Amino acid sequence: MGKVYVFDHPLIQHKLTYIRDKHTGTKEFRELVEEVATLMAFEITRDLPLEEVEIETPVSRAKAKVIAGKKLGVIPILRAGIGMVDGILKLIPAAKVGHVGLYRDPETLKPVEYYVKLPSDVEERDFIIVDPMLATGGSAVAAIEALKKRGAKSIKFMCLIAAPEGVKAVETAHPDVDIYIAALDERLNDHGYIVPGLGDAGDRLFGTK
Ligand SMILES: O=P(O)(O)OC[C@H]1O[C@H](OP(=O)(O)OP(=O)(O)O)[C@H](O)[C@@H]1O
Ligand SMILES: O=c1cc[nH]c(=O)[nH]1
Ligand SMILES: [Mg+2]
Repeated sequence: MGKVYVFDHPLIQHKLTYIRDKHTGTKEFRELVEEVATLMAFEITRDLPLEEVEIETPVSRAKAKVIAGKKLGVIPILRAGIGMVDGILKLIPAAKVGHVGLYRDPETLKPVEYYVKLPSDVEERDFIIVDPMLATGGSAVAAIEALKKRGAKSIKFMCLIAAPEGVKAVETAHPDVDIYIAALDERLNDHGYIVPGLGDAGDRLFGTK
């Protein structure tokens, strides 16, 4: 079974409160989503392997650590996942970015795939799929499937807010995928929205509605 990590650092919780608040406008919402993504990227990269190099400081020669050329890929689920990408690239600028386009049919709540473009060396890369919301889990499960179908071997899933139903769906369909979330909410409502959640992440990020 994959592990579930809740990144409840005070800064993340604080920023998430303003992200949730319906009075927060598009500009601030977008900035906060990016900031939380940066903070989560800091935590999610904790296990990156290091290697030793030799450098010269102004005082002496020294052995020091650098990240050992790991190949990373960040995959936003369109549209709302895009809001998290720049925040992650601030910390890992060498990561390649792929895209998985999915929308959730409002009637059936099932994901509909409309676009997939991944880096060419899929099998060698460690991927982080990002999307602010994990609701029924249909979109996350489909995005992970889309990557696996194209050869991806190492996948993490990172979101801001998850419902228990979504976590369970990913755990069941993809037990090899660890899940990283900023907050685990109570439940889904009758329309498949997370309660209390933040509303429609894509609409709030891009000002559509
Ligand atoms: O876990 P699920 O029940 O599948 O719901 C979560 C999905 O719904 C939202 O996307 P949406 O379909 O609204 O598309 P958008 O990002 O283009 O607005 C959200 O960003 C997730 O991708
Ligand atoms: O609460 C939800 C559920 C799905 N998609 C969203 O944007 N918000
Ligand atoms: Mg949406």
